[in-house]
Amino acid sequence: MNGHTLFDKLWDAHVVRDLGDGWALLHIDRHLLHDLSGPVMLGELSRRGCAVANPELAFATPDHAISTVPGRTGQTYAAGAHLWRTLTEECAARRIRLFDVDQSGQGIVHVMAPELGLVLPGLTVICGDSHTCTNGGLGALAFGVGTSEGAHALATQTVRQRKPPQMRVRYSGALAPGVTAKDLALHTIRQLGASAGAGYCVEFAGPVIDAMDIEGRLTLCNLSVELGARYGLIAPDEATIAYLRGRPYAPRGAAFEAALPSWRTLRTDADAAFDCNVEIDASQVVPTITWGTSPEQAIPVDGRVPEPGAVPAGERPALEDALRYMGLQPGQRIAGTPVDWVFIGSCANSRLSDLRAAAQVARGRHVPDSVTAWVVPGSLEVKRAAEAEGLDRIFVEAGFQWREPGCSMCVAANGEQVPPGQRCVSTSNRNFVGRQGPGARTHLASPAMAAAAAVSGCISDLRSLA
Ligand SMILES: CC(C)[C@H](C(=O)O)[C@@H](O)C(=O)O
Ligand code: SF4
Repeated sequence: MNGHTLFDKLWDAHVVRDLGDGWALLHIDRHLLHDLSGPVMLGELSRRGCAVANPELAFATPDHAISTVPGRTGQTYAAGAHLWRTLTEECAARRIRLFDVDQSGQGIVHVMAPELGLVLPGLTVICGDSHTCTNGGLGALAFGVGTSEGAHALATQTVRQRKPPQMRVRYSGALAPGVTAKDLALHTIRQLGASAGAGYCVEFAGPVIDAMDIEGRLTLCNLSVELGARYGLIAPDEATIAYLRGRPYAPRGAAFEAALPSWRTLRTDADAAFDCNVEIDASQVVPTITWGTSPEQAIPVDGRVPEPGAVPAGERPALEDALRYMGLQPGQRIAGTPVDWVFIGSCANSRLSDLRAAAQVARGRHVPDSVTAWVVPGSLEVKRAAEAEGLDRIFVEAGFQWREPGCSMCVAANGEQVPPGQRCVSTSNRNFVGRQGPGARTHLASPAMAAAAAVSGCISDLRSLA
């Protein structure tokens, strides 16, 4: 076996210097900055008296610490205003392109970057954010970096990395109706465990991936980090090429055509070996929702919350803690559990296809008074496109709030929180203790499942929605 994996090809093409013992200095093609880690990196650069080596390869947008209330400005969330101000001032001073609040292109960094064509197959992409792996859905080597690594990259256009072992997750079969990339991701994390991918680069492959649209691939790669992996990858194909054609920052005309032969070589060779191989029959996957405080604590929506007695003794305390935090009884059916909040948004699921899926469920139905339901588009482009096809009206008529783009209630870094003890079905990617606010109870699910919960007032199987 001497074939190369997709990851090998991406890695080899970016090695500036082999540092020995598996370490390499890699060239970085794109550096994305957001309002939490960006100001820290830029501040460190100032303290060290360094310039940004290639400002034209860095792109910034505020997303985490800005309000998403309609009519907001960069300062509406007062406690985040200094981050927004620092990001805007530093970007202006250093000639970094900023997609500011209310400007075309603004959005959650992992939504706006693929959408603008800032991310392309074969590029290395970094951001001071663990969900940078999202961009692997386009065949880019994309990974989150710490703020010191990020500052180093701004100054030198390189990062030092140790080549990780590689895992391939191959999905056979086909997804059943109502089952999405999000369900597939939660199912995978449930089956393999939330640290199964730790230390690995994971390539997702197989007929299910070939048939999956690009937004679904971005969702799946987004959740690679919830499997523990820093890198998620999907080989670019004709769907990737079609998605990128005409994007504002993708090459144009003849330059685009000239890129295609090299993009088409970006696939794992038939005789390449992985350190770990996983096969999953995707036909068995059903709509899936988390019940606990880790993405691996997921169950089919028609299933029951686990009983501590059914797990090995060593796992019992964690399970009991999760049940207590979540306010659930062992063995109870998850469907029918009343919810207080629904959040449709985040870099996992706030793209146009996500909003369409949610709107299809919301259309003609109504959110009961007991539920507060928000739709937070992932970017201004998503918002405009959704409005152009009337999705906003469907949501508003059904009783959802239609908001401005940002991370919002995914991490509550902008003060938008689920109140303590309240239960939220969320299309985001993390259900950790306190993630959506102190004491908030999060159930991760697909956009259609979140919409189903909103209109029925409880966790519901969207396949049996009345
Ligand atoms: C704030 C940021 C550094 C963080 C991340 O790295 O992922 C956030 O985006 C998150 O989702 O928890
Ligand atoms: S939407 Fe959530 S997961 Fe994504 S970058 Fe923002 S806070 Fe992180």
